[in-house]
Amino acid sequence: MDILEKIVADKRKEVELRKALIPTSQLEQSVLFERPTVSLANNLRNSASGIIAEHKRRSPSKSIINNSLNVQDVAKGYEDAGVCGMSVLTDGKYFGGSLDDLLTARASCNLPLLRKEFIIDEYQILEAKAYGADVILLIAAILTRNEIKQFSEFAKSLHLDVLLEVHNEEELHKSVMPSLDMLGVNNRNLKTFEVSLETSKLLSTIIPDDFVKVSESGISNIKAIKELQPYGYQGFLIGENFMKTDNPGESATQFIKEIEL
Ligand SMILES: O=P(O)(O)OC[C@@H](O)[C@@H](O)c1c[nH]c2ccccc12
Repeated sequence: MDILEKIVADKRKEVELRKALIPTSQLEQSVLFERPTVSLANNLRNSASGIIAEHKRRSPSKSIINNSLNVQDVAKGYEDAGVCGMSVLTDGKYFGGSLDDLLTARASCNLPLLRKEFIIDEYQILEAKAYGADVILLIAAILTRNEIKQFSEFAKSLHLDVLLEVHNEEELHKSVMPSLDMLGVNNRNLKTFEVSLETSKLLSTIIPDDFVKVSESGISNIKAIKELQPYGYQGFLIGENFMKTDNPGESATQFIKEIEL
C-alpha cells in the first residue's frame, strides 16, 4: 500500500466514526450554514499576486514544519499580507490539523477558506460548510469520475467553490467537467513526494481556458511564480515556505511585495 492509499483507508474509517457521532442534521444547524460564501476563483481572477497561503503544521514528507504558531495569528497575518485565500489542513493524523483549525481561521479573518482534506464522502463537504469553508479540494488521484461529479455538484449546491487537483494527464482527462471552478496541478507526487514545477508547465497546455489554473506545492521563491505565470497560472498555493518561518504573515507580506515589483 502506498502512502496515499494508507491515508485514504484511514480517512474512510475516520469519516464513518464521525458520521456516527454527529448526524448531518446537526451540521446543517451550524450558523455558518447561512453565511454567504466568498469565491476564491473570483479573487484569483482579479489579483496580481494570486497567492493562496496555507496553514500546515506538519506533513508526511517533511514531518514537523512548525508547531509553535496559533491559527488565529497565521490567519490574520495572511489576511494583512493581502493573500487571495487561505488553505487550512484539517487532516489530523498526517498533517496535524483539525476542523477546529478551520473554525478558528473562520473566526479570525474574512479570507475565502479552503478546507484542505482528503474528501471521499459528501459528509466531509457538509462539515466543510458547517466549519466555515468557502472552497473544497477534490483530489483526482483518489476519486472516480462519478465521485468527482457527485461531490462537485453537491459542493456547488452549497455555494462552495471547487478546486480539483491533478498530477498527470490521465487524471486531468478523467476530471474535466463544468462543476469545477479551479484546476490545481500538484507539483508534488503524493505517492513519492517528488516535487517538480515542470508538472505545472507540462499540464498547463491541456487545461481548458474556462478554469482558473492553480499551481500547488514546492513554490519557494518569486522566480517560480514568474516562471509559471506565462503558462497561464493565476493561483499559487504555498504552504511550507511561509509556515517554516516564525511569522508566516510577515513572510507572505514580503513575498507579495516582491511579486508586485
Ligand atoms: O508546502 P508546499 O510545498 O508549499 O505545498 C502546499 C500544498 O500545495 C500542499 O500542502 C498540498 C497540495 N495538495 C495537497 C493534498 C493534500 C495535502 C496537502 C496538499
